[in-house]
Amino acid sequence: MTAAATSEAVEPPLRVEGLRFGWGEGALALSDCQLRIPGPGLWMLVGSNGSGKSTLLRLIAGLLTPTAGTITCQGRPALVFQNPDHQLLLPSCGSDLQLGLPEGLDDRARAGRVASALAQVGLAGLQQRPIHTLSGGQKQRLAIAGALASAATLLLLDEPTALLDPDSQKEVLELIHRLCHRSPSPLTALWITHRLEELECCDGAARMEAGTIGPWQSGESLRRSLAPLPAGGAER
Ligand SMILES: Nc1ncnc2c1ncn2[C@@H]1O[C@H](COP(=O)(O)OP(=O)(O)OP(=O)(O)O)[C@@H](O)[C@H]1O
Repeated sequence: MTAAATSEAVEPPLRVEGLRFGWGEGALALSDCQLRIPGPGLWMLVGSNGSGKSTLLRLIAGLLTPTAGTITCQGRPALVFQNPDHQLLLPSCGSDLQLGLPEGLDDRARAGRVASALAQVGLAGLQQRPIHTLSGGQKQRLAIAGALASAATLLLLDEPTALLDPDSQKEVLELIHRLCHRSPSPLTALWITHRLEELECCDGAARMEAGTIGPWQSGESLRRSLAPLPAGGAER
């Protein structure tokens, strides 16, 4: 078998084919939506308000059921919301992470997994810390730790930095980038953003409009195509 044939045989982390979904009576949010993430890394989606990005992530996460089409994930997906207060449910960091652990682990393995997830996001030792005492950026990193503790390999991030200050935004972006390029077992992340500067950190970016996703391109070229022209630029 040739190298090309071998790489084609490897299943991609995510394959979405012919996906269709509508909210109630209105127009379809997604109609024949296709997406293939070719390998681990940080992949970004941009698009206008209402173009279907959040609906797509909820379908991939299994929170919604498509009316047609297929979603094939290698490994477990986990959603990270724009506002971590919408997904952190228990009073302390450790108890919240315990909620999402895989079944069948003994107490020691559970504690080890929680400690490791906290350490990976820069919150080592904060098991007992009340969640309400964390900063917004720390809460978002705790939500990411929840995904890690649950053994997710596909992170679905819905504008995870939209509510963060510039320093916390950078920390979260660098954290996800690191997790997606670690060796061994790099993760795959599908990251929705309206912050065009974030496109420079991704491995590929695509534009979603009216429920349909365009081809992958470099983050830089998509950013250039979306950035407004400088004043007088049209005449130059
Ligand atoms: N819970 C809901 N009930 C009814 N319609 C919804 C619901 N959530 C989304 N929609 C509709 O589905 C369509 C796609 O919305 P969606 O939130 O997926 O877009 P989006 O690209 O994520 O937008 P944004 O960038 O503003 O977050 C829109 O027409 C929206 O009004």
